[in-house]
Amino acid sequence: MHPPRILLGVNIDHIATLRQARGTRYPDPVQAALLAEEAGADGITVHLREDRRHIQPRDVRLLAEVLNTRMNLEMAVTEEMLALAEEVRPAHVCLVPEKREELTTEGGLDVVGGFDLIASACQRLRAAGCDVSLFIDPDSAQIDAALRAGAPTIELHTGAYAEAKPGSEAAIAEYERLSAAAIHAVSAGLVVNAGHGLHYHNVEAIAALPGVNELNIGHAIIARALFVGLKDAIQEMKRLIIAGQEAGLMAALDAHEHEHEDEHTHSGCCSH
Ligand SMILES: CC(=O)[C@@H](O)[C@H](O)COP(=O)(O)O
Ligand SMILES: NCC(=O)COP(=O)(O)O
Repeated sequence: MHPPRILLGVNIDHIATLRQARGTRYPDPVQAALLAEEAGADGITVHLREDRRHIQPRDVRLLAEVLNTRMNLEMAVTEEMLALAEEVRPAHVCLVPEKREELTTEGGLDVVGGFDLIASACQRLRAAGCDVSLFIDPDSAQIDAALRAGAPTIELHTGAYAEAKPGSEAAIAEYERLSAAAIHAVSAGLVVNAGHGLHYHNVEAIAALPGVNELNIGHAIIARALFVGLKDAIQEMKRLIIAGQEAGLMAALDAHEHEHEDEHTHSGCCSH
C-alpha cells in the first residue's frame, strides 16, 4: 500500500517580515495564507516570536478565523504564549526554542533539560485541543524525552543539514542522523515532521527520509514567490516533495528486495 503523500506546511513569517520592515499594513500574511491554501498548501505555519519581529498576535487570531486548512503555531514555552494558544486553540502548536538575538531558530528544543516545563506545556496544550509537536534536533535522547513528555508529534530540525556543504562529510553525517532519528521516532509511534532551511535543491532528499508526515517550509518559498508568484513557488515545491518521497520509497523497496535475496542465498533455499 502506498503511504499518504507528504504534507506541505507553508510558513508565511517572511511575508510579515516585509510588512514589519516599513510598519505598513501590507503585505498581509493572512492574505498570503489564503493564497497559499488555494495553491495547495496543506497547512499554514507561523512563528509568533516573543520580539514580534514578524508575525503579530493579530495575525494569529485572524488566521484562526479564516484558514480553511489548519494553523501550525510555532512558539516558545512561555506563560504568555501558552495563554495565547489556549485562547486561539490552533490545530497544531509546535514548541520551539527561542533566543532574542538569533537570526533564525538555532538548534532544537532541549526536551531532556527542560522536561518538567515542556511536559506541563504539552499537557495544557493537549487539554486545549491542540496537537502538540516539539521542534528537536535528530537525537534519540530528545526523541525519547518528547515521547515521555506527551507530544504525539516531533519536527526534526533540518537546519544543520541545510547549512552543510552539499555532498560534504558533514552533510552526509547529518543526513544519516536525520534518517536514524526518523526511523527511531516512527518506530516509537511518533508522527515525524521536518523543517528549517529547506529549499528547492535539498528538499527531495529530506522528503525521501523514512516515514515523514509533513515538511514545513517558509523562507525559500517566499523568496521564490518574489519571482514566480506564490502559487508557482508552492506548486514547484510540492512537485519536488512528491518526487523525493517516490525516490525514497523506491530505495526502500530495493533495499528490502536485496535483503530477501541475501536471506535466500544464505538459507540456500534456491540451491538444488
Ligand atoms: C522554528 C522554525 O524553524 C521556523 O519558524 C523558523 O524559525 C522561521 O522563522 P524565523 O525566520 O523567525 O526564524
Ligand atoms: N519549522 C520550520 C519552518 O516553519 C520553516 O522554516 P524556514 O523554511 O523558513 O527555514
